[in-house]
Amino acid sequence: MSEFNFDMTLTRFSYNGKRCPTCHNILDNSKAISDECRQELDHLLKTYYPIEIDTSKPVSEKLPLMVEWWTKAHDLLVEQRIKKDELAEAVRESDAMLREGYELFFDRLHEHGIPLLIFSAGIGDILEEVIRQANVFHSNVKVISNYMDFDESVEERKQSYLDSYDIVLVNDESLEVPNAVLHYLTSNK
Ligand SMILES: Nc1ccn([C@@H]2O[C@H](COP(=O)(O)O)[C@@H](O)[C@H]2O)c(=O)n1
Repeated sequence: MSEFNFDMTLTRFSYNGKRCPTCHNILDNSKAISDECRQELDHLLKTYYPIEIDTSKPVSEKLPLMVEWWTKAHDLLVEQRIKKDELAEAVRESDAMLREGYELFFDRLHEHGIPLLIFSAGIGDILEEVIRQANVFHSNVKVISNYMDFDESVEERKQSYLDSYDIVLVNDESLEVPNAVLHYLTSNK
């Protein structure tokens, strides 16, 4: 079994002198969030990242502050009502990159049936998308991370209902339609 972190461990730290994004940064830089939210997330990053990399502070001191960071950032992201299909686009348009030699690494672990456990304080949905778009999301890869819950709106589900049923009612709290059907059936008898 092999165990790895994701951001900056399996992904590149920089490319051609430019910093590569973490899973959070992919979303922070995407069209899926508003400029106001982007600014607030950036403010959080500038506040908490220096604490994360401060080697003079013990882990016990940093841990609650990191949890505070993720909680605040996740609360802001929830308010954005991000849609699932926006994530793939955010990853495609980002500068996220797995480290050089990743194909050999992922493929060989898969060939030998060695599980690859990826632990991340990032966003699992984004992380998986990075691996998927690199074509190395093999069956031996297991991700332990934070996942988003998507609120599928009526609008998004409407087509599948229309394909399955004769009548689809939207925003109708009454029994008008069932009563009309009942009336038709009973008065024709
Ligand atoms: N709002 C946040 C919270 C965390 N990060 C960074 O994500 C990294 C996750 O790293 P893993 O090794 O667990 O994948 C963490 O190191 C933070 O720097 C962020 O960018 N934004």
